[in-house]
Amino acid sequence: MSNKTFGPFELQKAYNNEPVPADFVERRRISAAMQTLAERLIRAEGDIDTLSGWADQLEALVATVGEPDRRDTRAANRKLFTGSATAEDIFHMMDYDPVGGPSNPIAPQVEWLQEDQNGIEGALRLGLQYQGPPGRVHGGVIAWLLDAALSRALHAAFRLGVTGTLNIRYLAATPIEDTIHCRARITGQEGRKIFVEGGIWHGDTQTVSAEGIWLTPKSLG
Ligand SMILES: CCCCCCCCCCCCCC(=O)SCCNC(=O)CCNC(=O)[C@H](O)C(C)(C)COP(=O)(O)OP(=O)(O)OC[C@H]1O[C@@H](n2cnc3c(N)ncnc32)[C@H](O)[C@@H]1OP(=O)(O)O
Repeated sequence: MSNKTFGPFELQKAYNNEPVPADFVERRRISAAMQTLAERLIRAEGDIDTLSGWADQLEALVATVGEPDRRDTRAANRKLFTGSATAEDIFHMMDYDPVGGPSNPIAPQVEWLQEDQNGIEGALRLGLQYQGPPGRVHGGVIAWLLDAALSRALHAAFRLGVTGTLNIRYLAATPIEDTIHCRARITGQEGRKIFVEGGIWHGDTQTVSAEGIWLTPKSLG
């Protein structure tokens, strides 16, 4: 791991270009296995002995893991703003993102196809564990995804902010178990208020539209 340090506007570049730390290789493996398990086990058919056997094995793993100490990333966040965050700090901030974070077992995995000042685009496929109505993605999961996608458009344009308002219009069914795309871009700014819009597409069909206002914190605005 190098001694290089990074500030807020180098975050994404450092995350994309620095080598993945050895522990994160393993954290990503754990997360990928948990995601696969969640997808395979939901609604899985099985006789009582099979289900009981799986439950025993998983409970044994939970007992083995125990309650490990956890890293508090607030200090790393402060380091980022003073330009002194290390690559390791950055992986600790980014790899657990609840949308797309490869070390977060509940995060839908996203392939980011575009991330620049003009906007972002991601491709993903949501499994049965994200289903609402049969065959369709749950509306709350869509809101979760779009909050992250619209936030990412902000970060890709080197702006900082928290979600103030997010309006979502569900236009058509968003299918599970098929590739969908999320897109977002900044449309304007008034002082600390940043206006962002985006949506979800299945092929050429837009299934969801979203628009919202992000607020740059007073301390940074
Ligand atoms: C680079 C770093 C990266 C870090 C690692 C990556 C992490 C990734 C993280 C991913 C994160 C994913 C994203 C997440 O999950 S972010 C988490 C979810 N969001 C929150 O928790 C936000 C909670 N709310 C607040 O903190 C405050 O209410 C905020 C900060 C929003 C406003 O409180 P503040 O005291 O600042 O506001 P003000 O009273 O001075 O008003 C100022 C102006 O704003 C207008 N206004 C006010 N409220 C709202 C509103 N809700 N919508 C629209 N407009 C609003 C207001 O009318 C006024 O306008 P005007 O009258 O001047 O025209």
